[in-house]
Formats: sequence, C-alpha cells, structure tokens
Amino acid sequence: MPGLEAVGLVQSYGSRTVISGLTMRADAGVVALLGPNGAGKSTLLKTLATVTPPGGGELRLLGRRITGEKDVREVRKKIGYLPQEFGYHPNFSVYEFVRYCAWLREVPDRKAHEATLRALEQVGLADRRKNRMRELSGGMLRRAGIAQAIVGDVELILLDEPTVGLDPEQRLDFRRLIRTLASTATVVLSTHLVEDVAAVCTCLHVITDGRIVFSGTPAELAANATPDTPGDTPLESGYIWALRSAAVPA
Ligand SMILES: Nc1ncnc2c1ncn2[C@@H]1O[C@H](COP(=O)(O)OP(=O)(O)OP(=O)(O)O)[C@@H](O)[C@H]1O
Repeated sequence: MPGLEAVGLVQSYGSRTVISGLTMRADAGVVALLGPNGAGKSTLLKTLATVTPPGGGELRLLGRRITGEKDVREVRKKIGYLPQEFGYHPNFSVYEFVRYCAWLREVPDRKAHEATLRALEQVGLADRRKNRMRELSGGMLRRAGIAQAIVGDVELILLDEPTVGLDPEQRLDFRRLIRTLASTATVVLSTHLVEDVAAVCTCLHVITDGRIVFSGTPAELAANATPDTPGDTPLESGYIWALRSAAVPA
C-alpha cells in the first residue's frame, strides 16, 4: 500500500494557484521533494498533511481516500508532520511539548510516556527533556520538532526542511534516524539541499512552479546531467538540468 497518492492535486492562495494538477505517489522509503524557493514544497506538504484541504484533485493517504473531516481525523493519528515553523508554548518543557503532541495524535495514555521518551531519544534530546522550549537552540528546536512528528505509531512522516539549522554531526544523526524510520513508515521530506537527497532518499521529485518536472532515483537524476550543465556534483548538475529543462517550453 502506498503511503500517499495524489492525482491532479490543486492548491491555491486566494486566486493564485500554487500547485497545479500535481500527481505523485510515495511508497515505503524516503521520498524527497527537491525544489527552489517558492516552488510549492511547503504548500504541497501542508496539503498532504491535511492541514489545508486541496482545492482540487484526489488525495489518498495510507490507503484511505480523503473526502472529508472523518477521513482527516482518522489518518491524522498516523501522520507525523513537521512544518517549516511550528507553534509551541515557550514554557512547556521539551518532554511536555512532545507528550502533548502524542496526546493530539491520540496515542493512548498508557503508551504516551514511553513513546515520548523514545522519540526524544531518537532525536538526541533525552537529556534536554526537562529544559523549557524557550531555552533550546535553533538546531535543538528543529530536533524537538522532528520528535513531535515521529512520536507514536506514525506510518507517514512529512518533514518540511528538516535539516535546516542542524550542524554537520546532527545532520548525519538525522540521516541515520530517517533510514531507521523508513523501515516502518513512508517518509517524505522537502529540501533544497542536494546533499540531503543523495544521502538518504530512495526516490525524489523535482518540483518547480507547483509542478513535478522529474521523478526517479538520485542516480537517475544524476545521469541526466550533460557536460555543459553547471554543478559541483553529478546530482547537482542533474537537478539544474531538470529545472532548466522545465523552463523551456516543449
Ligand atoms: N500563506 C500564503 N499566502 C499567499 N501565498 C503564499 C502563502 N504561502 C506560500 N505562498 C506562495 O506560494 C508559493 C509557494 O510557496 P511555498 O512556501 O509552498 O514554496 P517552497 O517550495 O516551500 O519554498 P521555500 O523553499 O522558500 O520554503 C510561493 O510563491 C509563495 O510566495
């Protein structure tokens, strides 16, 4: 069963269409949405996370077609979502924040304590669990955000720019964590960093102007680079090739 399937998805802000007829699916593993600023990655993730209902098209999450509130309530228990900016009470301890998110996801009380500690351990914040949220550094805050996204038995994990603010060592830890999570869940992450994609993703979608212009493996994207496409690595060149190809009308 695919973690998600979107067919002809449309999303707009007022009269401005930002996602225009986008079709994608994500199976088990790590799927990246790679695209430049303003491409529509966050808007797409927000829509996939059921935060905003699509303006058109079909959405199926964890095998369930999303047609209304009842479907949304059901699937949300199994979806973890890290938005680019997430809200939190500054006086909550790190433990309270993640436990509260477990409660929102309807993790049963008898499991919530253990699930919270486990999520904090997975992101390397167990020793900070008594700190107030307002005391965390940017990178720690990001890790607390990842912890709230993975707490409980999530089957679909949607992460918007999860590596922003992480230092190089934390980035490596994060990649290890993502690989572990992907053995039991579908992980979709957005990034504009080609290195993240090369290191962890089994599949990627290059997105620009609200459209997917390439879908395949990192190796397939890299193979598209031509000698005259700029880029420091084959993958970077392949990415630039995909963006430039999209800009040329067929
Ligand atoms: N709340 C909003 N109201 C109006 N327009 C918006 C809103 N949020 C995003 N947009 C516009 O929608 C388009 C897509 O934005 P989005 O944030 O989804 O892109 P992105 O690929 O995530 O970009 P970035 O990498 O910079 O985060 C942009 O043109 C942006 O200006």
